[in-house]
Amino acid sequence: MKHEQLAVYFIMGTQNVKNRQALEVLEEALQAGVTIFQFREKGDGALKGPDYEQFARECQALCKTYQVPFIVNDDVDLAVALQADGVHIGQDDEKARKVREKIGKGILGISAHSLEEVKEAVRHGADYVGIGPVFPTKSKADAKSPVGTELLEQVVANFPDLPAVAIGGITEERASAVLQTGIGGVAVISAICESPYIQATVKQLKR
Ligand SMILES: Cc1ncc(COP(=O)(O)OP(=O)(O)O)c(N)n1
Ligand SMILES: Cc1nc(C(=O)O)sc1CCOP(=O)(O)O
Ligand SMILES: [Mg+2]
Repeated sequence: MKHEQLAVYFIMGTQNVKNRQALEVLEEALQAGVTIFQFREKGDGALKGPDYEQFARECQALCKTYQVPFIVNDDVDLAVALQADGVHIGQDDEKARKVREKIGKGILGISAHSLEEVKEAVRHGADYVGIGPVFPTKSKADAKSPVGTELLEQVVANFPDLPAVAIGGITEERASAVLQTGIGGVAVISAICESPYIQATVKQLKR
């Protein structure tokens, strides 16, 4: 995959959206120019069963309209059933080798919290890595301790050709410091889901 595809990585589930329709938020983000989307319906208040799959299909259809890759978080079987563009897995999810067997040439994203985990992700054929949390986050109950921007600099220095995105607590204000490390892009939930001006927020996250 190309580094530019990770410029603004939007992650969302209905549990992240208050007082609005989640699909409306996604469409506004797509119009504003997010470059990749991850379906992450997870945690308190998340949809289950047929509603879960239906919502995934609706998100996928919107992404298709805007020609933005549709990535599924954790649920490899759903990704295969929907022929999603890819899957994102973490260190505690299904093993990368098995996931690769199931998704073939699809995009495989792997979370990493250290240089060692990045190295392992590369060994397992990751198309990109998600590095974080860079800052404290309220959007993931079991997030690890913040790694800071130093790890981003180390990833860029040691793996210059690897597409990599920073995640965790990234706001409009913090985006430029994150991007100054040379990392490929920023992945966000709350910065977009809670923004009253999604267009302006996405513009700011791209700087
Ligand atoms: C782009 C990106 N990076 C990291 C993560 C976190 O994945 P994981 O550690 O598996 O945690 P959950 O998101 O599954 O709770 C991500 N989802 N996306
Ligand atoms: C889904 C996720 N993964 C993380 C990691 O560190 O791996 S942090 C995180 C939540 C990101 O949400 P927000 O932009 O609202 O902080
Ligand atoms: Mg996961």
